[in-house]
Amino acid sequence: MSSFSYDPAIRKLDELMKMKHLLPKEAADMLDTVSSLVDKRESYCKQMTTEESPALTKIRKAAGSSRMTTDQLEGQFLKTLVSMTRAKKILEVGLFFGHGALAMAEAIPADGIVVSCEIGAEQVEKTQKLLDQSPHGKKIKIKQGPAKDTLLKLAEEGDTFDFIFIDADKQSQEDYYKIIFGKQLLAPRGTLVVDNALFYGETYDTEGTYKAHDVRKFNEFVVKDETVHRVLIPVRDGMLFIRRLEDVEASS
Ligand SMILES: C[S@@+](CC[C@H](N)C(=O)[O-])C[C@H]1O[C@@H](n2cnc3c(N)ncnc32)[C@H](O)[C@@H]1O
Repeated sequence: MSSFSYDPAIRKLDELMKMKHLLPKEAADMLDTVSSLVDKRESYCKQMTTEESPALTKIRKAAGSSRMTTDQLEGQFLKTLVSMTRAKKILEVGLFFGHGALAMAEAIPADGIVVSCEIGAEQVEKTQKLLDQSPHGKKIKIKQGPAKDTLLKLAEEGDTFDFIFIDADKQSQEDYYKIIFGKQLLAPRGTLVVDNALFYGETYDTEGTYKAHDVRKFNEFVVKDETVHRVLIPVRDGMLFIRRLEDVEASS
């Protein structure tokens, strides 16, 4: 297998590949085929997906091998979603090196805005320099500090957003959700997307780590909310889409 996978089944396949010598030849050959099909599917999806801008590639390189940054496929998917929904005002919780923020900024009009929350002051400094290198960087306004404070302040000011992307500290997701829906931070007909909803497969596979426990708890909390429609898509580490029920279910 060429790169790390968020899918635990593929990681198990990787482990099985290391035990290939223990298998009869026919089974070992079949295992090779399965493993290469997995790789081929991944690289085919990448090939068939529009290449990202040089500024996005630069950002991904700055993030190095960190699994925190969104990748080419998820970045282009966010870009498609933003353009499909014609979102003009976007809120991101968790900026990091700005890959997701810039991908979304590339899809909004010149008078659109991406407000992105980031707790790390040093991170903000590094990211701002990278964003300044893109003509779309000026659409991104970074709010440094704990995202919960920023969200409360934005809500207090009566701000609303067409598209919200949560991608930060997992233990606070329920708080973010309550502010977003309780204080109407999400505009009418808006869409909320929560990243890492599968959390390396640990939401459904094992007891997992502390963080997976938080994600599982959050997902279960959303499931209990009968006012929303939701769909969990297995792109990268899982993207959970949440919209108000009345914006999805048509009347008969
Ligand atoms: C997974 S990364 C975000 C990746 C980014 N959305 C992208 O597309 O590449 C999570 C980021 O959230 C930040 N973060 C964590 N807890 C936070 C909090 N309470 N408030 C604001 N930012 C936070 C981290 O410092 C980190 O940079």
